[in-house]
Amino acid sequence: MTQNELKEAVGRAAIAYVPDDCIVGVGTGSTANYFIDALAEIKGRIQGAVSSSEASIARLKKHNIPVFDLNAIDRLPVYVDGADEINHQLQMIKGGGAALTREKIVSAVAEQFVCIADASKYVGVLGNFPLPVEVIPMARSYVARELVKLGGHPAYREGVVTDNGNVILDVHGLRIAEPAKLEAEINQIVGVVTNGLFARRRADVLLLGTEDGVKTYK
Ligand SMILES: O=C(CO)[C@H](O)[C@H](O)COP(=O)(O)O
Repeated sequence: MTQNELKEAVGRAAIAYVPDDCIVGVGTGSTANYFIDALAEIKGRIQGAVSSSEASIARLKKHNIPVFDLNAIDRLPVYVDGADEINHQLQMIKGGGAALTREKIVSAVAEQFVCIADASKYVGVLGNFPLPVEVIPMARSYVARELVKLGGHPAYREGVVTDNGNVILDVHGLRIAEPAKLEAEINQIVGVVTNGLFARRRADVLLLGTEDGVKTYK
């Protein structure tokens, strides 16, 4: 199977986690896009969605799925999103699509985080994928110097502005033995909005697309 077929399979499998008559949290990226397309097929049994990016909002609207403001809802039973890497404790690196801050906000509200990923994303130790950090633009150089002190090699993601008007530094060279500790440390740097480690708010369920079918990890 191709990587896209594996992504489509997990996007479809996540529909089983969507309760009737609910508002669904929807993430960002190519795997989340497959989920949105599958959600369109059952849109009659949900109220609508909240999303972590303008790109996903546009896709939801194209399918005529009602999109809600996160501040206008009082409950979010489930959030479905992809990941750039996920370890065996279901901690993740996210933000390859630059949507990490809104992803963290929406997933914080959600009662259950269902991660959908193809098998290439499942790793023993996080850090092969460069860790995205969203930064207030005027703090970019300062934050980069602080990230070097933590042992990383930050690279400015040229030309990318987040939905929040900020920039992204991708931190290479980190082998992340203690994800929750590093998540907190990076978030303490002045000028950092947030980083792409989802260690405290990890996934509750992983649907992993493999050659042997969709595997579920909890
Ligand atoms: O965190 C993300 C976007 O900010 C995505 O979930 C992550 O980049 C995975 O993307 P894809 O499903 O396209 O492989």
